[in-house]
Amino acid sequence: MSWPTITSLLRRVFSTSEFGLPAASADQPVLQASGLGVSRGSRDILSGINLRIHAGEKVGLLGPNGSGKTSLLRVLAGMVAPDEGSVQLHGRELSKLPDRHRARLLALVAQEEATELPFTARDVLLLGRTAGQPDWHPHRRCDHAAVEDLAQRWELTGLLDRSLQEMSGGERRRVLLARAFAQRSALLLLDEPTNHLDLRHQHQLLDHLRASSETTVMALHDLDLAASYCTRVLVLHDGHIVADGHPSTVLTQELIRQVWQVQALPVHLAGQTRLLIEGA
Ligand SMILES: Nc1ncnc2c1ncn2[C@@H]1O[C@H](COP(=O)(O)OP(=O)(O)OP(=O)(O)O)[C@@H](O)[C@H]1O
Repeated sequence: MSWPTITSLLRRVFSTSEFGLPAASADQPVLQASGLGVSRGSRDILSGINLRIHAGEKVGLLGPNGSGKTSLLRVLAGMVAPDEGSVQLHGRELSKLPDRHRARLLALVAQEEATELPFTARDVLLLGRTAGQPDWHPHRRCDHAAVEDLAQRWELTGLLDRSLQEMSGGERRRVLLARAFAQRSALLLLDEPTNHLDLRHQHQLLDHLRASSETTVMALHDLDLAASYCTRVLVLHDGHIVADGHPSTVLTQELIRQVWQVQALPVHLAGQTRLLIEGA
């Protein structure tokens, strides 16, 4: 496969930016899903999903293994067409947006990304900067400068010229997350972004997201992190949304026992409800 073909494919996969972002009215959701359903064989893996995500929300997508978090993120990103229902991005039908346009509006960081290609961190961040641009779009001086800034912010400077194949899981994850920020997308869809990250990098990432203006939907397994950093949580169970709201009202002992079959102890700390998980 030629280099232009590979970069073209990667730009579509690593979809996004501020270019062409429609002016949203105050009450128009950034992202809206209506009646979403996804089936595989005879199984419904998502069913009756309705949601409206507004600008700036930090939404935690929670649920046990197999509850449908990745499937929902993939549908919301336009990577998979739903069998039922539709998704609207800034009021426009997602399925009708050209790939390149979609790539300017949202960034998806998948749970596992293929890293067989010998890309360096610098290549990946530069691809993020030019996502949604024509394939012949040259990298400008400002793109290179932005990559250096991102590398500094995400502590990747020493890794910039190393191949992703030669990195640890956490280092690679940080490069892929930094790529999403390189895209300057107004909507971030992150599948288990804290996966592989050590504690400091987990909090650094979530602190940054909390302070940023980007609308964020992220699948998380750690309920306490969700309670600390999300403005809203959606709980999926067997492909259905079973709860939606502020973490302090949604993440009750009763709901956690029903959905995850573990005991949780809510602790009130500095005006926040935190969760100690006591075990099954
Ligand atoms: N391509 C597929 N074919 C058949 N079943 C699938 C396919 N993809 C996902 N599933 C099933 O759909 C259900 C939801 O999977 P999904 O990956 O969305 O769950 P998840 O909540 O992200 O899980 P995890 O927390 O383990 O990452 C699971 O039961 C899974 O086995």
